[in-house]
Formats: sequence, structure tokens, C-alpha cells
Amino acid sequence: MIGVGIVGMGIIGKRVAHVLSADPDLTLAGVVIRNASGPVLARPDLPYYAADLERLHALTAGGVEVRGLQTDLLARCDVIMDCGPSRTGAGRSEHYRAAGVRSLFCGGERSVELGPLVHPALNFDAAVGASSCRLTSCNTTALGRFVSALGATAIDELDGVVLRCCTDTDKAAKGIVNGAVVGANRSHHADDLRAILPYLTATSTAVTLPMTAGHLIQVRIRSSALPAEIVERLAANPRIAVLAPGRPLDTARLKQSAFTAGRPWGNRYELVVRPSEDDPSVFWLSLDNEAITVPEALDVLRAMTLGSSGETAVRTTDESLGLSAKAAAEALLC
Ligand SMILES: NC(=O)C1=CN([C@@H]2O[C@H](COP(=O)(O)OP(=O)(O)OC[C@H]3O[C@@H](n4cnc5c(N)ncnc54)[C@H](OP(=O)(O)O)[C@@H]3O)[C@@H](O)[C@H]2O)C=CC1
Ligand SMILES: O=C(OP(=O)(O)O)[C@H](O)COP(=O)(O)O
Repeated sequence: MIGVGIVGMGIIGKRVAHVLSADPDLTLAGVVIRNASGPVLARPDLPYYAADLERLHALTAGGVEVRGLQTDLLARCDVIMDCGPSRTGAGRSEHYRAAGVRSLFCGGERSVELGPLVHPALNFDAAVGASSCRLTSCNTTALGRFVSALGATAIDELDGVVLRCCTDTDKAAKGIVNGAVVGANRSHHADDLRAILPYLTATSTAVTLPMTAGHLIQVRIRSSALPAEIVERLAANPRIAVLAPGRPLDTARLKQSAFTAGRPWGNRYELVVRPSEDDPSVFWLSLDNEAITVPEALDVLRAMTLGSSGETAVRTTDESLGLSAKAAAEALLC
């Protein structure tokens, strides 16, 4: 078993810690924390390590059972998945490097010094044996799934309008409530895709809206593939659920369906795609920003540590998370 250390028990960290308990190759070696936050108190059974000595004293005084310091975890894990707040990973990366431990960072990290951006279905090999790499952000993960399902060479041109929710489900201090904000510049999503697929012609814009139940992307493509072929390819992907024509794409309802199906935190790992009825070049993508990167994170952890083939890694992840066309239909469209 590969021992995975997680840093941070926030939106992403708590989800990855949870799914590792059911994985056939990867096991949770420990979670580095700073505070006795809600997710920490809710899972007293997890192996916690304090970020530093001062935190260790405070956590212990607060009743959290702590097994040691971050340095202790680094000495006993094979890879760290850093789930700290976006754009702060570079500071923490020095510790991982000094300990000689591989590290995987999340999509909010923009520093190229943290390694290549990886989307397993597009450039899996970039992660094989890598000492450090970065996952794509949630919207870029969705776009990467869409592009890879169609086949990257089937797309001549792509334009995405990303409609972002303005906060996470647990953050009172983040987000707008009284308007929509169109980014001043083009968004990072198409640039990130092109960092992985340099020949792809792609543009993207992001709009932030006062909502919390996931992001939406309107994608317009120019493709040589026939519309029916495109839908067939999308539907064949276990991480994509194609919404039947004539159904509204209601993101609050999709979130509720995932809760109803018993998914923890109402996780929707699958990307929901609704083809436009009128224009075969237009697709609506709906994603649970808090959950969609979890499958790709497990794939990349496998690539970095086990050197599995892309196909094996993705299949193992799908089996471990129970992802299939049938599961998607049951969990999301009920
Ligand atoms: N939220 C989302 O929808 C998505 C996020 N991402 C990316 O995932 C990454 C994580 O985001 P998210 O989970 O939302 O962030 P959160 O803010 O929810 O969680 C970050 C956690 O890290 C903890 N933390 C901070 N510094 C340290 C440290 N030195 N040691 C241990 N723990 C630490 C914080 O706890 P405390 O402050 O209590 O110490 C907090 O719990 C970012 O790169 C983000 O861009 C990617 C896709 C979607
Ligand atoms: O990955 C996300 O969005 P993104 O794909 O628009 O960058 C998540 O919503 C996290 O965004 P944040 O890094 O602004 O917290």
C-alpha cells in the first residue's frame, strides 16, 4: 500500500481523506492540521499530525488526539497531497522537498515550480514518477474530461464561458451576494488546457455568480465529429453523465440528488453534460466543484507512486469510487 499524507482538512482534504479508506492501492498515512476545525472534530478516528509544535500543544489541549508533527508524517508517507488554501503551496513545498517526499498540489496553485499541470486523461505520463505536480482546477478538470472524452484531436476550436459559484459550502467570508462579476481578463481555464495540449485552440472567460451549488460551463466547439458521435463518446465515459434532452439542468436539484443517493457531502464526482437541443456545437457542463477533482487526484497519486498505466489507474479509481454510467444515472438523475 502507498501511504498518502494529506495537508489540510478543508473542502478537498476531508474528501480525499475519506475516499482513501476504500482504495485498494492507497492508504491514508496521516493528515496535517493546524486547528480543531469542524471536519477534524467530526473525524476523531483519523491519524492527525500537527503543522508545528505550537499547534501540537494547542490541538492536544483542545482534545484532538495528535500522533506527532508534520515532520513525523513526512518520514512515514510515500506522497503528500497538499490541500492547503490556493496559492500558498509554494511555502509548504520546501518541507516536502527537504524530506524527499513526492507532492501533489491542487488546482489553485499557479506556480510552475510546483511541477507540471496534469489531467490524467490528457497527459497522464507527465505524472508518472514525478516528484511534484499540480492537478488542474475544478473547471479545467471538467473541460479536460469533456475534451478527452471526445478525443483531443476531434476538437478544432473550443470556447468556454465559466459560470462560477462565488463561494464554498463552508465559507461565510468568501463570495458575492448582490451581482455577477465578469473577470477583467480571460480566465486561466483555457490557458491551463493549452499548457497540457499546446496545439488546442481554446479561449475562456469566467463569470462569478451568487450561488453555491457548483459551477456551470457553456462550451462551444468546432469539431469534425458528428453530433451523434459526440454524444455517444461522452455517454461512454464513466465520469460523465449525459442529461437527456428535454430535462432542465438544475444545479440545486442535482446537488440534492447526490445527497438523496447517500453520497457523503452530496459529492458529485461525475461531470453532467447537457447537449444543446438547437445548436450541436453547444454543450452545458455542470460540475460539483468540491468533488469533481477527487477521481483525478487518485489517478495522479497512482501515477506518481505506482507508475501504473493511465488506463489501469483510471479504472482502479472508477472501481474504488463506484463510478459507472449506471451509478451516475442512479445517483444524479433521480
Ligand atoms: N473548494 C473547491 O471547490 C476547490 C478547491 N480546489 C483547490 O484545492 C485547494 C484546497 O482548497 P480548499 O479545500 O477549498 O481549501 P480550504 O480553505 O477549504 O481548506 C484548506 C485547509 O488547509 C488548512 N491549512 C492551511 N495551512 C495549513 C498548514 N500549513 N498545515 C495544515 N493545514 C493547513 C486550513 O485549515 P486552518 O486554516 O484551519 O488551519 C484549511 O482547512 C486549493 O488549491 C483550491 O484552489 C480545487 C478544486 C475545487
Ligand atoms: O478550482 C476552482 O475553480 P476554478 O476552476 O475556476 O479555478 C475552485 O472553485 C476553487 O477556486 P479557488 O481557488 O478560487 O478557491
